[in-house]
This record gives sequence, C-alpha cells and structure tokens, in this order.
Amino acid sequence: MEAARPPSTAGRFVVVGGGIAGVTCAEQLAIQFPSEDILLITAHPVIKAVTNFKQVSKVLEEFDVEEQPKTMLENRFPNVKVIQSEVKQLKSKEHCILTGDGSQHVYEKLCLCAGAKPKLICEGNPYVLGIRDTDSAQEFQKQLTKAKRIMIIGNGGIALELVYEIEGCEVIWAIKDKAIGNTFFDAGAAEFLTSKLIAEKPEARMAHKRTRYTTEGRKKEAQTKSGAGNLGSALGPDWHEGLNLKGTKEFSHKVHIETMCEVKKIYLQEEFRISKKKSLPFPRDRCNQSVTTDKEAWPVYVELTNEKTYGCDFIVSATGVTPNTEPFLCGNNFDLGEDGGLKVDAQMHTSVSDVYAAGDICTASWPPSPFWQQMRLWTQARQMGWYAAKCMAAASLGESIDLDFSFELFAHVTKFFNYKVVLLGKYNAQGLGSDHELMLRCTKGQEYVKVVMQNGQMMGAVLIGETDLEETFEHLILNQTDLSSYGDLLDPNIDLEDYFD
Ligand SMILES: Cc1cc2nc3c(=O)[nH]c(=O)nc-3n(C[C@H](O)[C@H](O)[C@H](O)COP(=O)(O)OP(=O)(O)OC[C@H]3O[C@@H](n4cnc5c(N)ncnc54)[C@H](O)[C@@H]3O)c2cc1C
Ligand SMILES: NC(=O)C1=CN([C@@H]2O[C@H](COP(=O)(O)OP(=O)(O)OC[C@H]3O[C@@H](n4cnc5c(N)ncnc54)[C@H](O)[C@@H]3O)[C@@H](O)[C@H]2O)C=CC1
Repeated sequence: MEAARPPSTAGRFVVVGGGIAGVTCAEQLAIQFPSEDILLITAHPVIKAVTNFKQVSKVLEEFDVEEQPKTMLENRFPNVKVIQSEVKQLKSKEHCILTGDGSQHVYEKLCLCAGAKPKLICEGNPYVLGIRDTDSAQEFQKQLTKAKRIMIIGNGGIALELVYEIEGCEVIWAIKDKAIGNTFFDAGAAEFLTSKLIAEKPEARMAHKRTRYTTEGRKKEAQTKSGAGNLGSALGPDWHEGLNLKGTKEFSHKVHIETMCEVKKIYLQEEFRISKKKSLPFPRDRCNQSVTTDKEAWPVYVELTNEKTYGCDFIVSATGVTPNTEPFLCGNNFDLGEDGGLKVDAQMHTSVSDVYAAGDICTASWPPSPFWQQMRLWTQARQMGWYAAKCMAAASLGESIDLDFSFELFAHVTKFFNYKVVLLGKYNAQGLGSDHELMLRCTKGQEYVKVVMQNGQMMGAVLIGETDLEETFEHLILNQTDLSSYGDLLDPNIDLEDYFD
C-alpha cells in the first residue's frame, strides 16, 4: 500500500522558525488578520514565547521567555497553525517551500526566522562544543560533570557567562583581545568586572529584575525525539540557572585568562603524544606561571598562537554565530551581508520578492539611526519579528510603514557577573572614530558608569550595577540635548533626573 503523502498547504502568510522572531511574527500576523490562517513551520517540537512583556521606558523592554509546546501557541491564537518539520528548500519563483516530510507550502508572503548556529573554531571535532539551544546546553552540562579542566575560546556573551558560572573545574579562557568581554565592554569595564572573577568564593546571588527564561512547557515535549538535528531555538537570559554547572572538583572559580591569542592547533591525545610537544599545567599564580610540564594525560590539547599549549577535557567554542541561511539559498538570488545573513531593507524585506526575514538570520541593511546597531540578541529578535509582521501586513494591503521606533536607539539590559548591565546607543563609541570623549564614574564592587560624548551630546552609555540612570540617559541620547554647559555629568552629588526629566 502506498504511504499517505503529508498534506500540502496554501496560505497568505507563512513564517519559518519557532524562536522569538518567528513566534512573535506569527502572533502579530494572527492579531492583524484574525480570519486568515497563519502557518508557522519549525524544525523543533517546542517554540519560544515572550511572556510578561513590559515596556519599561521608550525603548528599554523587559520580558520573560518560555519554551512551550506548539499547542500552547495554537490555543492562544486559534488561527496560528504550527507544523513541526524542517524546511529543506525554498522555491521563491513558485512562492513555495518544501519540508523534510515531503510536503509543500505555498505562500503569498513568507518570513524567514531560522535563527543562527554556533560558528565553531573547528567543525566535526567531538571535543569542541558549541552552545546554542537546550539540547546543546544539556550536553555541555553532562560533559562538565566529568571534567577537571576545560578551555573556553571566545570573548563574547557566552564566554562571559560561563567563566562566572562554572565551579569545580579549572577554566582556561583564551581571548583574542587584551581585555575580557570585548563585544560588550571596553578595558575599563573589563577591569571592573575581572575582580569578581578572580574572587575564589562567589557571593550569594542577588535577585535582579531581569528577563527570565523557563523551560517548564518543554518537559513533556522534550521526551519526544524531534529528529531536528541541532535546530532548536537559541537559549537566552538565565539559561544556565536550571543547569548545575559544576565539574568534578570542590573549589569554586578557578579561571586563568590567556589574552591576545588564538587557537593554532588542536591535538587529540594520541596525536599529541606522537608530536612529543609539552603542555603546561594550570598556572598557579601570576609569578609562577608555566614553569613546569603538565604530567596529566588529557583527551584533547590546544596549542595557542602565543606558543602555550594546555590539555583539557573538552573545549567550548563561544566564538559567535553564523546565520542559518543554508536551506533557503539554492536557486534564489538573496543578497547576503558580510556576516552571511539575509540582507533586509527598512521594511524587513529581503532581495527576493515577497520574502521577509527577522532575527538572527538577517542582516539589517538600511541606513541605521546614529545610535543603533544590529546585535544578535533576544530583544532585537522580538522587535524584528513584530515589525516584520507589521511590514508584511502593510505590503499585503498595498501600504507601507515607517521604520519602528525601537530601531532608533540600541538598548540592551542583561546581567554579567551578577551585575545588572545596561548598554545604550554607541556604548563602545562604535563608528565614532577618535572624535569623541568618555566620562567615567566607578565605585569598586558597586557600579561602573561610562558615557560616550561627541560635540557635547551623549551618544552612548555603559551602566553596570544598580545605577538607575538608564531612563535619563535614554532620554538624553534620543533628544541629543546639548550638555556642554553641564560640567561633570557624572558627579554623584548632582541629581541628573532633576535636570532632565
Ligand atoms: C547561550 C545563549 C545565551 C544568550 N543570552 C542572551 C541574552 O542574555 N540576551 C539576549 O538578548 N540574547 C541572548 N542570546 C541571543 C538570543 O537567544 C538570540 O539572538 C535570539 O533568541 C534569536 O532568535 P531567533 O528567533 O532569530 O532565532 P532562534 O531562537 O535560533 O530560532 C530559530 C528557529 O528556527 C527553527 N529552524 C531553523 N532552521 C529551520 C529549518 N530549516 N526549518 C524549520 N525551522 C528551522 C529552529 O528550530 C528555531 O525554532 C543568547 C544566545 C545563546 C545561544
Ligand atoms: N547576556 C547576553 O546578552 C548574551 C548574549 N549572547 C548572544 O548569543 C550569541 C552567541 O554568543 P557568543 O558565541 O558569545 O558570540 P559573541 O558574538 O557575543 O562573541 C563571539 C566572540 O568570539 C570571538 N571570536 C570569534 N572568532 C574567534 C576565533 N576564531 N578565535 C577566538 N575568538 C574568536 C570574538 O572576538 C568575540 O569575542 C551572540 O549573538 C550573543 O550576543 C550570548 C550570551 C549572553
């Protein structure tokens, strides 16, 4: 008997991807077109939903994120239909996508929100792990419970979170830069944070008002094999909270940082033995670094470009992401950004007719506001998904809309080393050249405030700790208030809010 073919569909709007961008886009389309069926196709059995959304100021927003079974989304929006299947091909001329189960879905307007995947320093090496979704985070945790020493490569968000959270395991952290956290901080902020890292015993965690991440809704679904390979949606804030990030030893933090170096070569144990090279033990202190040879046999060895070699149980490659464009490219003439993302214009439209994109998969290619830049973050995935739906709806009705206000000012609230961190505008003077000045205020262990000024106007800010300055600074940047006559803006005796609110 011939096997039944999976059903094919035809709909006005189709969205691909069950992460924050795709789910937000589908929800918004469902609200705007209550009598249309909105199709969401996603490779993984669970979807990501934004809950408890709160606009805290003009651009700063807070929300929780939950992994939920697809039925919860369908119950909330009866006109959203979720199909769990991996998209294998896009036939843009025919306005149709093909999925792994052999069915095809015809669309009038399509939004691609397939996210990104870790850009690993070395593909196919079982000792090199990337962290992206719940499955990869659990695999990392499993490996960590057996580990005495790991190596972390990369200097962005994931590395910063891991070096602070991991306990009971030696961590060798190799970074290309002079100071830690280069995607978020300059050297001053890095120094402020480093003191927390070298403290042996981390202090009790304070409860911060911050985006929360839960996988409650996942439990049942997770037992079902997704068959989706590594195509789960990206993790997000506090993803490590439910995981016990502890190695085999009894100490808390033990982190050694190797700066200004990259990975030269990775050796498996046998290869290393044959090479007759020597590896270094974990450096005990700053004066007595690297004088002896490590006697221990490790599963894997990393030779760095600074000629130092360390053995470890495994390597975490926290070296950024690559947009997940592969299934959509063949036969379609997409313009791609330098980072490999699908270029989108100010209407979130790609270079292919009726195909939109949002979230980590896309590269914003409109002339940006002077205080905004794209970063592959949860907040931007939500904003882009929401705005892409608005643009699709407008285009479908023969209209167009102005770029949403959320793209006026870059604003990111997060937490590193248990400090609240707020980044606003050109927080690292990105693209401002040498024509800018910095104002700083720092109280060790408490707060670090940096403001980027140009021609007497505020262009960006980094706020670490409970500074309470974010709304005032957001206001000053957006209004481009002339601050040249105010002297030391960061004088703690001046109540800035009285001046400007
Ligand atoms: C460890 C970690 C911590 C993070 N922490 C933060 C943070 O603190 N703050 C912050 O703002 N951001 C954080 N981020 C970044 C943030 O999670 C992402 O920027 C955001 O979630 C991207 O959302 P997205 O919807 O574009 O993509 P994703 O969440 O990656 O979703 C992509 C979706 O597409 C589906 N898919 C992929 N390919 C196909 C296909 N061929 N067919 C069908 N479906 C497909 C996937 O199953 C998935 O559902 C973190 C990321 C990681 C990895
Ligand atoms: N709290 C937050 O806001 C967090 C955000 N994220 C986001 O999740 C995504 C993934 O995080 P990350 O992998 O940390 O990416 P990232 O983009 O934040 O950082 C990548 C880091 O790897 C370095 N790097 C790149 N190639 C390298 C190489 N070959 N050798 C050595 N170093 C190399 C870069 O210099 C950079 O420091 C990012 O979009 C990030 O913004 C992740 C964790 C926390």
